[in-house]
Amino acid sequence: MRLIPLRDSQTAGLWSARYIADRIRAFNPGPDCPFVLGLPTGSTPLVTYRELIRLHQQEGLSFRHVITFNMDEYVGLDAGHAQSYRTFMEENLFRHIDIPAANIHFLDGNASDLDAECQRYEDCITAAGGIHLFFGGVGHDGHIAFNEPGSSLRSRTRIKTLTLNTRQANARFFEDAIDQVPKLALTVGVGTIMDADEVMILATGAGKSRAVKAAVEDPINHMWTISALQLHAKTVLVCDDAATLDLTVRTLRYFESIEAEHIQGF
Ligand SMILES: N[C@@H]1[C@@H](O)[C@H](O)[C@@H](COP(=O)(O)O)O[C@@H]1O
Repeated sequence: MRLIPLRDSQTAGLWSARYIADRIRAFNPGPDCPFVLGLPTGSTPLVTYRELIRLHQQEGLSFRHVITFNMDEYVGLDAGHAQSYRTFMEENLFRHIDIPAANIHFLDGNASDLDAECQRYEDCITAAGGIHLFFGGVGHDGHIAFNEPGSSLRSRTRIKTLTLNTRQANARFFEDAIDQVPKLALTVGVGTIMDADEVMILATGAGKSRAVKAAVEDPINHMWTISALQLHAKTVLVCDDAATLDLTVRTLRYFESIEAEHIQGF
């Protein structure tokens, strides 16, 4: 695992956007070899998305040959609902870049057969050749996508019941009305994320520091699904200062020393 300790959330967001841009450019995607990118929603990736839009508009970064898979979606919200993850992505990224609509993939939380919908999504990822880079955030309790505590670390795309903790955290998007937050979601599994060639998690703010500790210092444990990434061959965990608060000084210094050369530009 590579831990990138950066000073604030803005810097961490810019770093993650440039990492994605570098990966896309280095891959040199074309019609027959698209770059496949997994994407999250939430507050954390907003700086990243703004910077990706800027890189597209001002520095020629193209998404014409990028295929995206969003990691999760609520069950039961209309696709056009203000808080559906599809709407979020349209507003915060897709409508501002040159990605073709056909390249964008979401789970359909209104499908009549939700199990079949989850299998369709897995099949679609396989047909795309797998995910090159899965970008994600993390919940306060260490969940990645909607893989809540206790999720199988081998799980695939499926229906999940959201914890009260997660629904409370997300109530802010529903005018603080927790009864408006769906109780179910469709989510890629931990195993689906682990199959990606590379995973980048962005964690900002003190509220994420316990999850960062679970990811970096604690043993792998299904109660902190982010910890599964210790078994991934290529994980990058991008943190601001506050998100590293629960790491020991020794751990933080260790990763800082490794990255000292790389982060000088920030
Ligand atoms: N399913 C999403 C996750 O993908 C996201 O990582 C998490 C943290 O969101 P935020 O970035 O708003 O803290 O929230 C939700 O639970």
